[in-house]
Parts: sequence; C-alpha cells; structure tokens
Amino acid sequence: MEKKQFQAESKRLLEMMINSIYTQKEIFLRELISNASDAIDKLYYKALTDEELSFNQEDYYIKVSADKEKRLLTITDTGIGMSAEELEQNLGTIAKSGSLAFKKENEIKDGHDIIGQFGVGFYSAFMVADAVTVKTKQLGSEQGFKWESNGADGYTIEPCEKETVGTEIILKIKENTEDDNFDEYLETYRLQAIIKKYSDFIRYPIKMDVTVQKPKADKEEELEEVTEEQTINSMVPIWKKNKSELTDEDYENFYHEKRYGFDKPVKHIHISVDGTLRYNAILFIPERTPFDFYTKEYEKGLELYSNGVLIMEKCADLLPDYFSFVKGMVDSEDLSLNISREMLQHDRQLKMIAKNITSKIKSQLKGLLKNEREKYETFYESFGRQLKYSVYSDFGQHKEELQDLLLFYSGKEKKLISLDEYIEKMPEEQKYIYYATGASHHRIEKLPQTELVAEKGFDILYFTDDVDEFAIKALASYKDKQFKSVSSGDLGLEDAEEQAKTEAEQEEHKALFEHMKQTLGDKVKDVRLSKRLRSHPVCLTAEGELSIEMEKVLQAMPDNPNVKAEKVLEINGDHDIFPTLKEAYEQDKEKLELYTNLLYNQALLIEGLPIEDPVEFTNNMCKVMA
Ligand SMILES: Nc1ncnc2c1ncn2[C@@H]1O[C@H](COP(=O)(O)OP(=O)(O)OP(=O)(O)O)[C@@H](O)[C@H]1O
Repeated sequence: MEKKQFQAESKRLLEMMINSIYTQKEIFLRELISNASDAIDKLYYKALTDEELSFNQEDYYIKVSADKEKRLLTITDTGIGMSAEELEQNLGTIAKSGSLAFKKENEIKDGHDIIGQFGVGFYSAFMVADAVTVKTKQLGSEQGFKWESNGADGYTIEPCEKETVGTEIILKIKENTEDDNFDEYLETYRLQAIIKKYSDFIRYPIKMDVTVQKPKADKEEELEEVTEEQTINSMVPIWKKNKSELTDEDYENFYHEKRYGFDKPVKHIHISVDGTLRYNAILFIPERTPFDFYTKEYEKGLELYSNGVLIMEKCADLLPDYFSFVKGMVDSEDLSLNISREMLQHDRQLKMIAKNITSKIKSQLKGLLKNEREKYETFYESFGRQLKYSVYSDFGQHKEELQDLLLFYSGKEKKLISLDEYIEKMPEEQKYIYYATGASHHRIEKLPQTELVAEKGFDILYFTDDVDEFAIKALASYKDKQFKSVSSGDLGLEDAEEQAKTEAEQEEHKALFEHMKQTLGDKVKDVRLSKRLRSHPVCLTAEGELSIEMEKVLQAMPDNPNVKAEKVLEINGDHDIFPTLKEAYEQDKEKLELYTNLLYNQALLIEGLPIEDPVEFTNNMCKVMA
C-alpha cells in the first residue's frame, strides 16, 4: 500500500503555534537573544577544531536597538550566520532546529551549552511583529542573504549586501490594539527590563544604546542627555563562579539585585552538583518575614533557569511548603522543558533536585542552630511559626523532618531552647516534657497549675503561640519522652502511696465535691481535690484531647464556635478556703453554692477565659464582703 505523507497547513500551524504556545508575548526577546547566543557559541565550537580560527570572547556581542518612528526592533549578533540553504531549512521549516542538530554533532564543552532544541522559538517574533526580516552572512562566505516574511504568506529569500558575519533580525512591531500595547517593545526601559529578567546570564554582552543624563564637560552643574552604549546583562552567573572567589557581600548583592527581599539574609547556601544530577543553586534564608508571608497571597518558589535562561520565576515544585520562606534560584542543563520553555514536563530530574535542595536547607538550618545560635533565633523569630504550623499540617506528615528545628521558651532558663536541649537537662526521675500554655510568659509563670512541676525542679516549656500546642499534639513525643501539659489530669508525679492518699481524701469529701459539681452543672465535667496546687486555692484543668488554650484558638475560628474543652475545677485541700467549704457544706448549702460560683469564676479569670455573667460575679463578691 502506498504510504502517504501527512499534509500540514503551515500557515495555520504557524498561527496556532504563535498564539497558543506562549502565555507572555515578551518572551519573543528571550528566544531571539538565545538564538543569537547559540550562534556565537557555534563560532566558539568551530574555533576549537579549526586552527585558522581564533575566538576572542571580547569581539562577540548581541545588540538590541529600537527605532520608535519606524517601529523597528533589531537584534544583531556577531555569530556564525546562515547560508541561503540554512535559512531555507531552519527558518522555512517549523520545528526544524539547526541548533539541536549542531548539538548532536558536536561534543558540548566548557558549559557552552546550546540553548535551542525545538525549532520554534524564532517564530515567537510574530507575536509582536507584522513582518520579520533576517539578514545574515555565514562565516567564510562572501555573500549575505535576506529572509523576509509577514508570517502568513510564506517567506522570500534573496541575496543581500551584508558587511559583517552574523545575523540581524529586524522586527516591524505591530500597531497597538485594544488589548495589547506593542509600543512597549520599542521603549528602552522596557527592553532593558525584559533582557534583565530572562537573559541576564547569557554569556555574551547584550548591548543597547541608552540615553542618560550626564554633567556637561564644560559646565559640570548642568546636565545634558547623552546616548551611550551599555551592556545590559550581568553575563557571568554568580552560581557558576568558584565559591572560594565569592564573598558574603557578593551573595548579599545578588539577593538584593534579584529582589528576593530587602532584608539581609541570615544564610546563603551555594550548591553545585555535578554527576548524574547536574545543577547549581543559590538559596537564601531570609531574616525577616515578607509582609504577605502569612497570607494566601504569598507564593513560594525558586527561580528556575535552564542554561542561564530564565524559565520560571517561581517554581513551586522545588520547595516543600514547610520551607516556603527560602528564596533563590536553580540552574540546570538537564531539565525536560516543554516547547514554550515556560513550563517543565513533570520530570524525575526536578523531583530529585527538590529532594536534594530540601535536605540541604534542613542541614544548613541545623548547622545554624548548633553553631550560630543568634542568627538561628533571628530566623526563628520570623519563621518559627511556619515550622510549628508545618509540624501539624498535612496530618503531621513532616514532623520527623522538622521537630529538631523547633525552639520553645524555657521557664527555667528564661530563653529559647530546643527539644534536645530540654531532654539533655532532664533529671533522671523526670518522665515527661512539661509545657504550659498562656497569653504571655509572665502570665504562664503565675499559673497555679505550674506550681507542683516547678516545685519538683522540672523545666516547663512556655507556649504562647496559638500553634504551639497543636504542633506538640501532632508530635505526641520527642525521643520517647511524651509531652505533658501542666494542666493535664495526671501529671505523672505521684508514686503509688501518694496516689492512694489523694484518692482516700477525695473519697472522704466526695459529697462536698458532688454538691459543688451539681451547683456548676455542665460548666464543668468534675470538681476534684487538686494534687498540683500549692499556694493557690483553685484552678481549672482539662480532661481529654482538647485543652483550654486549644478551645480558645478553635472558638476564635468561624467554623468551631461550640468546641469545648472538658473542664475540671480543682480545689486545693491544703488551702485555708477548704475548711470554710467543708463547714458551709455542713451548715449552709446556699453559702457553699455562692462560694462555688465565686471559685469557678476566679478559675476562669486565671485562665484568661471570659466570665459568663460579670454582674452576678461582682454582686456575689459584695455579698461575701457585706
Ligand atoms: N541568530 C541566528 N543565527 C544563526 N542561526 C540562527 C539564528 N536564529 C535562528 N537560527 C537557526 O534557526 C533555527 C531555528 O530557530 P528557532 O529559534 O526556531 O529554534 P531553536 O532555537 O533551534 O529551538 P527552540 O525552539 O528550542 O528555541 C536554529 O536552530 C538555528 O539553526
């Protein structure tokens, strides 16, 4: 059977391609500059094998010039140029990449990697231009050629005058439409910005004529407008430089130049990996939280470059959510780009880079915690909340990675300590890691519930952030030591004998406590003799999973107004108030009820909870006084 060739309607194909591949029109300049850079690189490779050719890096450049009146934008390069045949093949056939063929034929050396591979980038010029003219003269040829097209009706090729070897791409920029402002592609400042954004690390100078204000030669106090040729790109990417040549200041300048933040980063991480996985990365741990960090608007991600050309401004897949504060960039030659170079095929390579980066960040943070404590605490002040939040989010999936990065305020040492530091200082008889929650360190210090644990000489971690207790509940234990709230039912401090004694006392006053419980109804789950109170008469504790602090946090959220902790009112049996209660129970039940309500409201106040009926409470106080 006769095999037929697919027919392609090239005009339609070109239209489709131009209008659907790229999401941003400004990308045409990146594509044309990348082609120019490839063309110079090809000369460089030729010189490697051709003894008659020498390659002097300084002689090669790319120039971008705009003529507003004629609406012409020209990209000139001093590269290898094209013959008439190559023009026909490369620019006359969509998806034919001369660069890819070149790459296959030549062994790529010294990081001079050729960028082009799909054979479509050139046509992106038609997104902003009605007509494109290419004037080119190939190395070793006497004759120049001109390729012209208005996109729709094919192209023409004819000989032309061209003095120098290289290529000139001339775009006739479209007129503005209602939706698009094409004038901007003729504005120097806009072109500079696009070059900086995408092509900053092209290794040849990208030059432009820029008009600047300068003091006059004869009259320094007066300014005049002068047009001078400037190199717009930085050329050598800092990440390709030798680490030993770079100073902290160089990294800081890069951080500010790239507008990662206005602060001074607490740490930079420079990674160069060469092997099966090849990539360079420069990452920063910022000092201050960006203003929108804890909002939905904040977008995490690293800049992603392929061969020094920007592919994505914020590649979210490179960072786990829990390290979303990290800023920086990754450059890799091995990425599977999609045709528009705006996205990646979800590939293994990227996942491996992300994994690698995550473990590097983790180890750097641990190093900071161990060796540069002050810096770590500065970092922690800004992003500790994010780490704690990440311990319990995603069903505690990442708690293992993050738990040793946590810091909490130590009641005993009056400073932030890590969980390891807490455990190291635990006396042998201490079974649990104790914590107390409250609005401030000062208020926690005064909590009646802390009395017994503190008396034993055990340290208590003070939780003042609303995520603290949630994070700890997700952890449950650290290095086999369980966390225990000083307000929890059993503090694990009594031996069997002491326990039996409290139980006997509780039994002895059972009727009194039952009456008090009845008075309070479902406001409390129980009224009990306290084992933890020393000088205070009363406190509230919680039974079950939900603590009183958690109740406060959850109640403040819109969907949980009715969550309640199971509260227990504890009475200090050694306090002077206790005989009074016993007497009231025997002789005056009404008085007992009055006292019970007063004690309950006092306990609420200590916990920072609102009193349900403040007027009744103050009236009751007056009743006692009168
Ligand atoms: N300035 C130039 N100098 C020399 N050759 C060029 C120039 N611009 C384009 N070419 C040739 O035209 C071919 C097609 O260019 P085009 O930009 O469409 O694709 P590409 O660069 O190969 O691939 P990609 O779509 O990945 O950018 C190139 O492979 C190259 O051979």
